[in-house]
Amino acid sequence: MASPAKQTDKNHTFLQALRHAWAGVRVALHEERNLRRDAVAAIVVIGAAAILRARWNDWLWLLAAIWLVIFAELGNTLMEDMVDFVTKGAYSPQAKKIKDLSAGIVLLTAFFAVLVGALVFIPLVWAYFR
Ligand SMILES: Nc1ncnc2c1ncn2[C@@H]1O[C@H](COP(=O)(O)OP(=O)(O)OP(=O)(O)O)[C@@H](O)[C@H]1O
Repeated sequence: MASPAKQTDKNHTFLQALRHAWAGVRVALHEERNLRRDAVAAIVVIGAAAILRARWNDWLWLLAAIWLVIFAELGNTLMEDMVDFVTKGAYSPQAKKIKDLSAGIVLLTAFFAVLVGALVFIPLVWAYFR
């Protein structure tokens, strides 16, 4: 078996797979400013929802939106890294198309999250200050 730092074969235990998956999340958090910004926004949204006593249904929509944004951001990072790995930084129209499409997914997901946030928080804020 290869040493852990240079492993190229399959994971042999669930724990090993988990360690590598968690390393992927950590490296994305370390390198991607957008992902850190999304994580902070998620904490603020969760705090606001708790203060405003969001209902069960609201929590489901908010958590789904948060998860989708983080998922899209991680996918975008994956696409960018794959494209950079293949092109080695050289210009390519296909590379541009892939990166722009990937960024488009993040954009649409962010629109969805904003819409969910507005639909959940406007009535909650209204009820809180009434
Ligand atoms: N190899 C390439 N060939 C052609 N166009 C490219 C290439 N690399 C990047 N681009 C163009 O530059 C844009 C930004 O590139 P990239 O996504 O790597 O930057 P970024 O600022 O790190 O993005 P993000 O803010 O999503 O992390 C892409 O959407 C694409 O239009």
